[in-house]
Amino acid sequence: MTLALTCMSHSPLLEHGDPPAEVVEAVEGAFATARAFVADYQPTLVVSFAPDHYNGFFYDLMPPFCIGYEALGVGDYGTTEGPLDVPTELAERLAQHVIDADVDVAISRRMEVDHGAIQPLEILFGGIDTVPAIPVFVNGVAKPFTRMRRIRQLGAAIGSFLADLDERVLLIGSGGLSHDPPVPQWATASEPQRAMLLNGRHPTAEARDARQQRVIETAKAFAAGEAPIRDLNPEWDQAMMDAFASGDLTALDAMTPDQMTADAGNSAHEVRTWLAAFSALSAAGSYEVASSFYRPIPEYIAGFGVVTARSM
Ligand SMILES: O=C(O)CCc1cccc(O)c1O
Ligand SMILES: [Fe+2]
Repeated sequence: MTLALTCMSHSPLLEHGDPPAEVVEAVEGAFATARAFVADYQPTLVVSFAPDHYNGFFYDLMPPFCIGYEALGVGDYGTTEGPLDVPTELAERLAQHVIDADVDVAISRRMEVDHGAIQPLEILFGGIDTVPAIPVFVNGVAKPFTRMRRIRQLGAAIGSFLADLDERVLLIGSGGLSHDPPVPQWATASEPQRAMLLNGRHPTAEARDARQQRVIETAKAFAAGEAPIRDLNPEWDQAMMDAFASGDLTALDAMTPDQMTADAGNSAHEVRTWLAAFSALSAAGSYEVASSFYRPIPEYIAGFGVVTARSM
């Protein structure tokens, strides 16, 4: 069975930012190319690798990765709230297959997912339950981080299961690339921020709005060159996209979490979702990139990439 892939950055500033019109046009063009790729492939199943930003996973229990048997969008930044169409029995079989491959994945019978998982479904399908989808959380914001080797092994285990299905599977990777949005870090967080990192599930509307406003204001300041966050790193981003396109994913094993943070920002670890998706794709054999878009977009606080690929 062949597999197909779409990896794309996400950003709530897509709806809440105000970049130059030609930037919006370029990104919309990349999304349209990805939508056409997906429509042509007509997936019967989606496996979505996405991070969370302390909306579904908190420091009371933070797994490196987690397969959802059921999942709900939390509706942050005005994204679609409500259930995904998760094929639970298939997700259970997938989780057992991954554990049998010695990758100790967590599971959730009620995974809560945020814009990181929801935006790609909205952009590619126009809704979050139009195609059966198995969500796979991959931690991209909360230390400690696994080595990239482990993410590659997770993707390979998932891909080896999917490649044997009589389904047209679309793999989605969501996030990155280089970026450093104001997601609190435990080490430097204030007491109220630590309370959110630990127990922030289901915040009040006021608390959620205050947090979202802080991100929106930071994006405006960042675009004006005045925000105290790490700059985007287009060279790092291009090197990552080249590595994914090359098919030699083991080359990324040498990356260390601390160096990734130093080179590309605290949220650059979202690129792990791309690695997991490409590793799953490679489990079905060699692949080729069909389209590739990249642009550093401070207004979105993201080195912004959109890539499609499919098994050969
Ligand atoms: O809500 C948050 O804390 C972060 C929002 C956010 C902003 C820019 C790029 C991202 O990837 C992202 O997730
Ligand atoms: Fe993100």
